[in-house]
Order: sequence, then structure tokens, then C-alpha cells
Amino acid sequence: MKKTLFDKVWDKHVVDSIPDGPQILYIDKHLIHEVTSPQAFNELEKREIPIFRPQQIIATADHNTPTVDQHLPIKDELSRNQLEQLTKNCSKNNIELYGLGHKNNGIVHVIAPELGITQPGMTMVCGDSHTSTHGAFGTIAFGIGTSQVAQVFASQCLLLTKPKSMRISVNGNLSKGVTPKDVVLYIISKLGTDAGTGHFIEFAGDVFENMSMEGRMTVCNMSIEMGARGGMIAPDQTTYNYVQNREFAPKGIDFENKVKEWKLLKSDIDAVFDTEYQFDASDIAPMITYGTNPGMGIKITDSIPEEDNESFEKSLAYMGFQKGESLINKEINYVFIGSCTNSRIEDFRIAAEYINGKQKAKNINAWLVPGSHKVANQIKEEGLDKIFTKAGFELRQPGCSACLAMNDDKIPEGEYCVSTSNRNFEGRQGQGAKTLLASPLVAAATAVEGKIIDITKHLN
Ligand SMILES: CC(C)[C@H](C(=O)O)[C@@H](O)C(=O)O
Ligand code: SF4
Repeated sequence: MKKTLFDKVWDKHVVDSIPDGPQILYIDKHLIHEVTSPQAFNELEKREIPIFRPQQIIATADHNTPTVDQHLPIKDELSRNQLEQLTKNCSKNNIELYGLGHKNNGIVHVIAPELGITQPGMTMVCGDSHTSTHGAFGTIAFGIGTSQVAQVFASQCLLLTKPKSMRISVNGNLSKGVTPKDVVLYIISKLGTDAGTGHFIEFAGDVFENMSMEGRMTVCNMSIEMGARGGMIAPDQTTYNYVQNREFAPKGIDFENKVKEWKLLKSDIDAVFDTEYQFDASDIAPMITYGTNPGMGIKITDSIPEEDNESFEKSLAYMGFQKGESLINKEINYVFIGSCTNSRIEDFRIAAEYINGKQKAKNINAWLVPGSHKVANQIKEEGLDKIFTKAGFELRQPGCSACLAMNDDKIPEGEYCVSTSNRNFEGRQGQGAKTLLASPLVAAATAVEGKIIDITKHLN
């Protein structure tokens, strides 16, 4: 039978199958962070079960970490306790921890790829929905619940039912100013937030083949916002080049042998998918969301659609928008460039290129939060920090930050924030805060103008 990329990786990891039932899947890498690991550690301790393979687990602190004065003790008690707990749990169980201040610290989905921990053909899990990010490498990567975190701790395996397959192809050339974030926001706006339910997605076609690894990560990161278990992209030369020479990547002849294996990781030409969608790259434009789920997105120059249903109206009421209204010229006071969707070096390069020589608008509070220390260092090495500071932007220290406001980085009640993160749920960035999801380019332009503009008219 012809196999999909997903089938190939999945089948290689099946340890055992229950006839007509679920399968036991081996997990190569288990990532953990401070929010979803404590209960799992407690459960194992209570049942006196040791951690089976601690060397396959990597821990980082990201959700609760402050983004200023990281060298000082954490003021917030809950956050401090959570980080202390993670440190204790990791040292007790011999788990590698990249805690606050460590050179490898950062958002879990940013650090694993940049350290070469994420590699094609692996199975990876984390108690975090955006684990789908790692699918950009042709990896089966997905978020798990806390009881499953305990399952993986105890056995390095998971009991799973194989999901259905979906392929989303986008072919053609993207127009100027259209970034990977726009591609994924466009797809979700077309298909809705539950189109992916029960499926694992493969993204295929020219647009993804021509995309950088950072861009592919942005797309796979948001695949779960369509309700899918995860998303993946077949590895190719772009992938091998990215992985090569990273800290934990195989070296020399081992790397060459791995590449030979990775070259087999693509869907067979005649592989059949349960669901298929196709889009034309030329239909995609810079996007922005106007509502309270990531599917409520429009081309930045379009008007808010006119839908007559209660949840749509409730969502617009929360956002303070009207049906049929254009968002162009809406005054915005907050801009956040960060999160595991868009906090990699390319995102900051795009922003810096636009901002260079310009000044942030007076009404704007602009927070730039790198996804990791490595990204933060690169920003400095490339001199982007000077562009940002000169323009009045605030460059903070790495972490999840205002993406979900579990630390002090909260958008005040009632304020609009153009954000490069992945979720615009009610109160996501702070109680009563109103989030508009967009690309780093649109976010940078909003910060310079103090309002939403048609970015395509402002590109050289
Ligand atoms: C805290 C964590 C469990 C959560 C997730 O699973 O995604 C967070 O990362 C988020 O983005 O909402
Ligand atoms: S950056 Fe946001 S989406 Fe990503 S892991 Fe952190 S809280 Fe979740």
C-alpha cells in the first residue's frame, strides 16, 4: 500500500498493536515545561514508578518566566514556586533542564529545533498544544495531556489511535509582503477552527517547499488552531541544512547516514489522504484577525464579514468591532512580536528591515520578545537591537511573555494588541485585552503607524 509521510514515521514507531484498537507508539523525545509537568511527576512519585528514560527528556522554563531582570529572584510567588518545582523534579530524576538564565533557555518550541534536538522522522511530545511546531522537520510531534506526560515518563510510549490523514497543498508564488504567518492565517480563515479534527495534516506544494525552516515552523505551529492533532512537512535540503552542525544533531558520517534515511521521508506519489484541500498562493494576502478565534481572519484590506449568529456577534462585541467594518486606520496601542509562532531570528529580521530608520508611533507600546537566548544573542550580533531601540521598541528577555500572560507581560483591559502569537481568545493576553493576530511585518508596521495600515502600499 502507498504510504503518506505520516504513515512512514508512525509505522516505524509502533511497538505493539491491539487488533482493531489503539497502538503503542514509541516516543523519541519528550519535552517538558513548568506548567504541565508537576502533576505528572507527582503521580509517578506517588505510585513509586521511576522515570524510564530520563535522557530522552529535555526541560525548559518558559511560560512563567519574567522577561525583564531575569538575573533577579522572581517576584511572583506562583511563578517562582513553579520554577523551583521544575528544578527539583529535574535534578531528582536526572533530567536535563535549561532553566532561567541557562544559555539554552527559551520557549520549548523554539529551543528544541535550534539545538538540533528536533530531527526528521522522530516522534516528539510535550504537554503543550503547540508541539505541532516540530512537524516542520517531518517529525510526528503533538501536544499531550498531563496523564499522558506521566505515561511517557513511565514507559517512553503512548497508547494512541492513529489519526486520519489530511493534505493541504498550496501552489504558486506568494505576493510581496505575504509571510508564512499569512499563509496559515489564510488557511484557517478558509477552513475554520475544527476542519482538522481527528486529522494529522501534511502541508505540501511549492509554497512550503520554498519556505525557510522558520516559516515552516510558523505554519506547523498553528496547524492545531484548525483543530488538527498536528501538522508536518516533508524534510528536504532546507531541512538538512538547518539541522546540520546544531549542538545535538548527528555529526560527520552519522549525519550523512541520517540524511539518507531522511530522504525517504515523503508521501508516496499515489498515497491517498482521507481529506485534501488545495489553495492558490496568489489568492493569499497579508492577514489579520478581527474576532476571538484564529479562524476569524481577513485580508487586511477586506471588511469584517456579515454573519448572523450569536457567537459571531458575541465575539465582535468583545472586540468592539462592527460587521462590515474595515480595520484599516484602527488605532492600536500595543504591539507584541514574540511567541513560539513568530519569535525566531527571521521574524525579527523582517520586523527590523521594516522599522529601520523609522520611529514607533507615540501611542504604541511595542514589546519584542525573542523565543530564546540564542535568538536574543543573534539579534545583538546582527545589530538589530540598535534598530529596535533607536525606533523606541522595547526588547525584552526570552519567554512566552504576552502570548498568554502567565507572567507580568499583560495587555491592559480594553486595549487592542496586534500580536504575532497564535491565539486571540478572550482574555488570552490579559483580562479584557483584545488580540489581533498578524505577521511580524504587519505588527512592525502597526507599531510605526500607531494604527492598522495596508502594508502592501508601504513596501519598497
Ligand atoms: C500552558 C500550556 C498547557 C498551553 C498549551 O498547551 O498550549 C500554552 O502553551 C498555550 O499556548 O495555551
Ligand atoms: S509561546 Fe504561547 S503558544 Fe507558545 S508555548 Fe508559550 S504560551 Fe503556548
